[in-house]
Amino acid sequence: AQSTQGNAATPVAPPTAPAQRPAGTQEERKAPGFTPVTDQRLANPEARNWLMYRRTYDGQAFSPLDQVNAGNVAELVPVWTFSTGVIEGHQSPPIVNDGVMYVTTPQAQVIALDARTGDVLWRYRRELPEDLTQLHPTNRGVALYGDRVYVATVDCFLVALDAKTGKEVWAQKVEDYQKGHYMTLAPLVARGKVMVGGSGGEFGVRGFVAGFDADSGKEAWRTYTIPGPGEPGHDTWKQGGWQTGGGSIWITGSYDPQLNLAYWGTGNAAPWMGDARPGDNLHTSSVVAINPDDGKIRNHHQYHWNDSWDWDEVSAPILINVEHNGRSIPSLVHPARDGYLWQLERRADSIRFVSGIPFVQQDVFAKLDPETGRPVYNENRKPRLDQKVEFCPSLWGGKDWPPAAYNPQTKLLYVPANENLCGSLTGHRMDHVPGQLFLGAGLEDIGMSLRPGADHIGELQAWDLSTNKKVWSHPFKDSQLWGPVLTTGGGLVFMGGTNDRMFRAFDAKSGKVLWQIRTNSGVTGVPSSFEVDGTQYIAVQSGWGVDAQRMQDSLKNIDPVRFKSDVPQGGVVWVFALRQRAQQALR
Ligand SMILES: O=C(O)c1cc(C(=O)O)c2c(n1)C(=O)C(=O)c1cc(C(=O)O)[nH]c1-2
Ligand SMILES: [Ca+2]
Repeated sequence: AQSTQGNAATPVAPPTAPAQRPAGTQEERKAPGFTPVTDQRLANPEARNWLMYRRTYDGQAFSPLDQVNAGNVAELVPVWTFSTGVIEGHQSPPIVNDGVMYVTTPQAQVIALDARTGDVLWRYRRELPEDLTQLHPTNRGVALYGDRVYVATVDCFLVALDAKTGKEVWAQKVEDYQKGHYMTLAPLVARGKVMVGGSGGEFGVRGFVAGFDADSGKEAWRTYTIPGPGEPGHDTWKQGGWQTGGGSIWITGSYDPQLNLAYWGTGNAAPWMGDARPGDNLHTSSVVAINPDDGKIRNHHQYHWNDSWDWDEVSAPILINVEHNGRSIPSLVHPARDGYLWQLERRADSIRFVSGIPFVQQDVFAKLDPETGRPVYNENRKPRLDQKVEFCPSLWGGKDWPPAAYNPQTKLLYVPANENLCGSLTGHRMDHVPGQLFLGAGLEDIGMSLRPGADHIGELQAWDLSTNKKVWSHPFKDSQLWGPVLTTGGGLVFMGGTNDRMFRAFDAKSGKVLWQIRTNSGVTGVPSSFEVDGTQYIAVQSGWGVDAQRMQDSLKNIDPVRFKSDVPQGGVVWVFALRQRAQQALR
């Protein structure tokens, strides 16, 4: 039913309605109840659940479930699907709390489903302003806390919904969409604060993270990624520009409950050309450690200074204990858009550089300072005003937003990389007008090219972090890779992200493809895994769009025969289980 009321939850027939039960079912199955989400559960989730963006605060995206494993994954079949009726980028993970699944779609719709049957429990549709332009039409998912569901909207509101009914409890304005602010990330909740960050790097916003009281929705704090006058780092904006300097935040942070620090990756500097805003430009293209109680930045590390490539480093670092020469280092691991795999040590009082090595061809960094990790640039690879500059990787980087995953059993990090792509930019001086593009380049000034002889682009890579060695990789000959990664206790890695619409399972140890299925659209959704009534499920949204599609258009321009794939749009939730379990699951 199409809601005409706006911002309304549409109740749908109760999931136990007899008409929706498969014929011949003997007993009435109970609709899933709702289990309140506590700080303890978020810090220590049950194996059966997937309660947040990457399942756990450390961002590893590891599900311990092992019913589906390398030996039987060939028997994986769809149990149910659900068509969202929405086009563009379906990136949110199916988040599951004791049998209830929550997915979001572009336009910040939230759909609650019976995770076992696909019955719709409720659906929230947001009425969006008519003058809203959406540069990145997507939404990356909900956060759960107490008996509420939180979603960050593209018109820049934080909305709290009743988890049982989908009714709006409150909607808090976060920023003014007319000034170029929007939100695409899933919120992060810790200790009663719902934290969100704002997008808008292309419009020259000043990036921020803001914490809201989970109960009342009242804003508790707001921390700008770019320091104002008198704040540490302000002098890294030597000739000003900090008010319009970017550093937006659009991917969910990770969180260390022991240190009580949330780690957020920050976006590109604005406008794109660094010589238009001299200085290091803190804290763009950085990680900032924020205390969720007061919002204060406790420590930071900047991956690359004076960003000039549109290399957002928004992916939150993954919290992993990495063995180095017999010592276990509590690390922040970040396969970056700048094409380097960074390892940092997280401490209460600082972030220490450990290592940085390229995971794709990168011709920008001449070397790194061995103490600090600060890169020295090849100056002829740094975009500037009034000149065309070429560089590798492209402005979409060695890896854009699709998150990597870490498996504590194989001790490998799985990175969805793009290799063999380079970019070019020609910069122009530009005045900032709130709400208008502030790239410092026209769309005709943005180039992408393929390295000569490139035999592949997309590449799923498995890294041993102790040795900094690539253990295996799986190349995709004629496709880019925009696939978020899931890894499981069954020794598997799940990922889509290619223009052939496939969703695949890989052997986590060897990289061998063990299973694949062709879906309705391209899979840029974050996969998740959960268990209900003894059955393990793998779930993902297929719904291509946003920059995966833009890269497809660029590739088609380069070689219309090789990159002919036309990826149809339209979101569908897919839920899989082993064949022998799938039939009984629907009863
Ligand atoms: O600077 C920003 O604020 C910002 C926001 C977003 C977003 O919110 O999705 C993207 C980007 N930048 C970006 O640079 C980028 O490559 C990108 C790709 C996508 C996507 O959904 O495929 N979003 C974004
Ligand atoms: Ca950006």
